[in-house]
Amino acid sequence: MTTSATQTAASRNQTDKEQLTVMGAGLVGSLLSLYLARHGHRIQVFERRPDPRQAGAAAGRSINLALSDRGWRALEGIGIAEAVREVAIPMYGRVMHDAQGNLSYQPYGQPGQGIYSVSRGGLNRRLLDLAEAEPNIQLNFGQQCLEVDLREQQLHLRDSATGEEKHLGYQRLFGTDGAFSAVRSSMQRTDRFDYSQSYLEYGYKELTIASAADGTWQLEKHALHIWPRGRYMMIALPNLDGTFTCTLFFPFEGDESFAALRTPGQVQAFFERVFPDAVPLMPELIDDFFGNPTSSLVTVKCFPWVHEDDVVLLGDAAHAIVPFYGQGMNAGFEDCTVLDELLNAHAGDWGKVFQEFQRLRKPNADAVADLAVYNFVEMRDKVADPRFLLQKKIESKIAAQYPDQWLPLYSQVTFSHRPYAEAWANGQRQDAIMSRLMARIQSEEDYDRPEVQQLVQQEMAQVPA
Ligand SMILES: NC(=O)C1=CN([C@@H]2O[C@H](COP(=O)(O)OP(=O)(O)OC[C@H]3O[C@@H](n4cnc5c(N)ncnc54)[C@H](OP(=O)(O)O)[C@@H]3O)[C@@H](O)[C@H]2O)C=CC1
Ligand SMILES: Nc1ccccc1C(=O)C[C@H](N)C(=O)O
Repeated sequence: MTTSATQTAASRNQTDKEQLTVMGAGLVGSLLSLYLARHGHRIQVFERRPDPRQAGAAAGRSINLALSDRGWRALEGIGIAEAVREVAIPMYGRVMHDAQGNLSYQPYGQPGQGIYSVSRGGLNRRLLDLAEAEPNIQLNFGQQCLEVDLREQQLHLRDSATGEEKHLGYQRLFGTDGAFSAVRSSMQRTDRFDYSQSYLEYGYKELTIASAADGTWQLEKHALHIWPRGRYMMIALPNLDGTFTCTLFFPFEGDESFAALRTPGQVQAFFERVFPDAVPLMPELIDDFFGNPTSSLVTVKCFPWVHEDDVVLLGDAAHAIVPFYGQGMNAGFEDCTVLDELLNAHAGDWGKVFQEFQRLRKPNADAVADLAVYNFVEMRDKVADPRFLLQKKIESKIAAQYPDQWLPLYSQVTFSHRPYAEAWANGQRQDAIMSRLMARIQSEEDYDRPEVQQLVQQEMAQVPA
């Protein structure tokens, strides 16, 4: 580095308050801009879509979000948790629907603990309202980033309405432009940038369960509904208006697949056969099925997330995961919490903040990517197995008996702030213990048998507090 370049970098680092650029005003970008503004910076936000508060959301591509503790903490940090809670519906467990319409139930955690169904669009609009009210934040909609010139620190932008293109300098750039990030694409062309993307052989389609005539819910409101069918599944999350947003996760190809369901008759017959209790609640089934897009499911991993001390990736741009744990947004929001803590600890030293950020977050992003795939198998298949439900009951007995040593994996991920990588490693150790115990257990009562209790004690003697 030349002397003048060194001086520029040093003086930049000493400049506490600067103009920052956030690319992408999705959930993470809009929350992040609020956090950055709290540190006294001026923020320019660019977003390729028109303002969603005026344009209305794209239909048919919005799996309801499930807010859990990590997401709540990030919202508490900017003082809007209570307002969001008013429009969120707690779901205290899973209700499984078998092919005969019989129901079973599995609680998520302790009584009163739940995950919260919220509309993605509604939450995004609320965050944008807050951002707009901050004098330090300037929102620019309809501005697509085509490319980032990392060397010259310039953005190449296109106005989505007029097609006009322009170049704009930046000092510090935060890439929150989602799974197909343009900021990341530019970083991909730098030396030693690792990148992988992998698609599941499954797609998803949004469908709807109607409300009752009086606007109430036709299924249990405070639950996440699952129709587990082995290789595939449908889920439903409650909305405030009495409807449920359903998502069918289904193979693209094969005998039972999107490719095989080509006519309204085929769709109707298939749903009546495999989801018989849901069909009468889905008067729009055929219109939804053929009107809504089939979307794909991608995992993106990359590293580094940082370019020198002037660009950093967060949220899906850094770590896009499949949706099955309901943790994508929670993980992206936790990125904001962690960055905020680092800005408090190392104000002004952007190089340190960015390096620490990727060092702390990358292992956790990799872990939550694995957890998300793991939960797909659990939801579509295992929850239909009575042995699995028995195992969950036994596990909650262990957790009650050894509260300092045992927290079920689901609770570590959902109801704690334990780093995802630690939760995942712990969960795998606990899984191995559960398999050994379950080999001796046939019913809930077996847990209290002296020989089983002895085994539990032996196992727990090896588990650290
Ligand atoms: N429930 C759901 O269906 C979805 C949920 N999510 C949740 O949100 C979480 C995190 O989201 P987040 O990281 O904010 O990502 P998002 O995809 O929500 O937001 C990124 C934003 O940046 C925009 N953008 C993309 N490319 C460009 C570009 N070249 N120039 C300017 N703007 C651009 C996107 O527009 P565009 O959308 O047009 O690409 C989008 O508005 C996910 O992990 C997931 O949990 C995210 C997507 C869907
Ligand atoms: N929001 C989602 C979207 C798609 C698929 C799953 C979810 C979940 O939240 C799953 C929940 N955590 C569960 O384990 O039952």
